[in-house]
Amino acid sequence: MGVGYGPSRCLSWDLHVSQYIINHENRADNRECPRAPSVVSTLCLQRQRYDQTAGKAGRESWLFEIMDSLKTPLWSAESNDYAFLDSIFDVTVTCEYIQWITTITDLPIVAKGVLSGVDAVKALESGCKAIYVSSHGGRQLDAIPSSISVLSEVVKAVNGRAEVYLDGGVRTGTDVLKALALGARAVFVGRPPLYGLAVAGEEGARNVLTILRNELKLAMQLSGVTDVEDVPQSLVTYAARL
Ligand SMILES: Cc1cc2nc3c(=O)[nH]c(=O)nc-3n(C[C@H](O)[C@H](O)[C@H](O)COP(=O)(O)O)c2cc1C
Repeated sequence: MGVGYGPSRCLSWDLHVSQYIINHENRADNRECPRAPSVVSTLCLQRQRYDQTAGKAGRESWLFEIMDSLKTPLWSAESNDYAFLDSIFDVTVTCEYIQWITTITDLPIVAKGVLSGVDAVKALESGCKAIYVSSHGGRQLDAIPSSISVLSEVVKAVNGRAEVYLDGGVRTGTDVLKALALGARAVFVGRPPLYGLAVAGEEGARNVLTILRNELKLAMQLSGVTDVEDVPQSLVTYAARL
């Protein structure tokens, strides 16, 4: 789960749910993230039940069951593996899953983990309402591009049809400003507030966010930017590649 910065109004429970549901990058061998595979498995297990349940009430109860499943991962802490999960479902979430999910909920679906313009377009065509550029903090697969390096490509491919968000390696207010300049509607952070939490609990997490907000404000003042909704792309320049 990330914490959002920027003018987007989509930083809500909806996004939180969507983020965990549409998580095509999560793999069963990521031992640090047991919750997301449990959601995927719940999708499969609940799908059949949903099919037998008609109407909006059925859809809503299905989603709440998914939320509940976040608290009880189908992952064995004792054996530290996903053998059980592997045996009962396919963890690959495809564009077809996105299309299917759009038929059972009115909630906006956000595709998280998008790292190319091509995938962004596929996600939009599958019914996603926003694109979340992320490498999941670079914690899953090495040899992938950083999220900031592909942001422009994704924004260009999306071409104004949806909001684009970004996370991954955002550590300073200038990082936030750069992402907004390159077209992100909102910027998220993952580990920084967790580190603050580890050091000083809720106060520590709040402090990290306050530091980021103050740094963003200062960076805007020193750059002559008065509105987070109007950050010029020209703020970002690229060093010549040798
Ligand atoms: C402990 C931990 C668990 C995470 N679990 C998930 C997850 O289940 N699903 C997901 O999409 N991203 C997950 N992430 C990635 C974050 O949502 C986010 O994309 C990433 O942390 C942002 O990068 P940053 O930590 O550099 O700010 C996790 C990150 C951490 C640190």
